[in-house]
Amino acid sequence: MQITRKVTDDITWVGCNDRRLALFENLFPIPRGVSYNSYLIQDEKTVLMDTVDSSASQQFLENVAYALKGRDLDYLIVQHMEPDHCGTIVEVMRTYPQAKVVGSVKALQMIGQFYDVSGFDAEERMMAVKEGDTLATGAHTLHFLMAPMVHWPEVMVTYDEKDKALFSADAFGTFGALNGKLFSDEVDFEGEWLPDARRYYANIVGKYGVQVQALLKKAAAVDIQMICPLHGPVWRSGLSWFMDKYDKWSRYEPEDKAVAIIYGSIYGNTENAADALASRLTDKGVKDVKMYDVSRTHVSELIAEIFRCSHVVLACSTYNGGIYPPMADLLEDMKALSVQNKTVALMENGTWAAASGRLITAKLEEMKNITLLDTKISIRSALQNGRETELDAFAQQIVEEMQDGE
Ligand SMILES: Cc1cc2nc3c(=O)[nH]c(=O)nc-3n(C[C@H](O)[C@H](O)[C@H](O)COP(=O)(O)O)c2cc1C
Repeated sequence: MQITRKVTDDITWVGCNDRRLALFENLFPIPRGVSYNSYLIQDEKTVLMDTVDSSASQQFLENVAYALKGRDLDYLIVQHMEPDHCGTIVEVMRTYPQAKVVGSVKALQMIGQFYDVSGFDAEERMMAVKEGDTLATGAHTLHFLMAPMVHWPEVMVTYDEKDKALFSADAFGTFGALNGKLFSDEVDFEGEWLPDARRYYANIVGKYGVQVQALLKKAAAVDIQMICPLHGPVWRSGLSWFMDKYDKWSRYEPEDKAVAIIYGSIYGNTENAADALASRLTDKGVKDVKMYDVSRTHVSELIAEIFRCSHVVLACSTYNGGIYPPMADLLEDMKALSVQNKTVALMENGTWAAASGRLITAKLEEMKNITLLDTKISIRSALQNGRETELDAFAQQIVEEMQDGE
């Protein structure tokens, strides 16, 4: 059965939902699934914007055929060559032998890297475009804007002048299957989708803040009334709210005055100290305090929380003279994803020679604009009663630092 939805009179969503994939990029858990969006523009010419993962090819080809209503396909625009979007290119080329494949030079080159397209006449079937090129399809004129490293080097986005729609590739995408609801205004986006949108951004695109900022600048120069990303809901209202989130995330600015306490604890004593700190912070009026066990929370969730929160407390046991391994993994990921502009406070634990505080400090020093608070809580096995005043001062320093920034 075909599953399509109208986006505008001329644009139809012909994408697919995947609720079976456990790990996106074989890395990120997606309990809410994911959508592979593709759009068909029906004008004097017909244009397909990207394809879908090969696992969804059957559903996708059915959707496209249904939406075309017997017409031929003139163009397939390839904005991004990651296999979750390009996985059905060859099938589309075979099914629609008239269709020309349009993409950046790099994208067209990657088609040949991923797939055997030696049987196709490249001259006939491929059309390279560059920054500022346009494609007139009748009433619609499509403008191609290069967006390298958002989030691969070949990426471009496409602006449709008539419907004022930005086909934004992976930008403005999110994890989560579309359960019949295509538009962000048909769901409780802030309540139900924002955490996954943030997790998608921080982990997938987070490293490329500078490139996202460059794309936002290009986007600001055109009148965008609609955003059609390759994953998740389409935006036809409230665009500025979501663009503002993107602006914040890509400038590595925290969204909320909040404290994320992330603890690595083998036997529970470091956890106990983190818990005691959370109570004190709450006592002192900090509303948004969250605790996360680094061993039990997927690193992609922790990265998303670190992007969101202004303040982070890392509480960690020493392990074989080093940082407790899952905390060490988190720190590697923070660096890889360019985490910056955070205020961090440390609690360390060791039974004979606590080293985690010093080692975490060294890791944080490799990152940009991390403010490390002066006081550190150092624990010998367990935080004993009698250290309340010290813990209180530690909490107070975090509170005052939060107020300073206001
Ligand atoms: C395998 C292992 C290695 C450890 N290595 C160290 C170490 O190198 N230095 C140290 O002071 N404590 C070491 N510890 C002790 C932990 O830091 C200890 O679990 C901690 O002090 C108690 O806090 P926790 O209950 O949060 O784990 C080690 C513990 C384990 C299980």
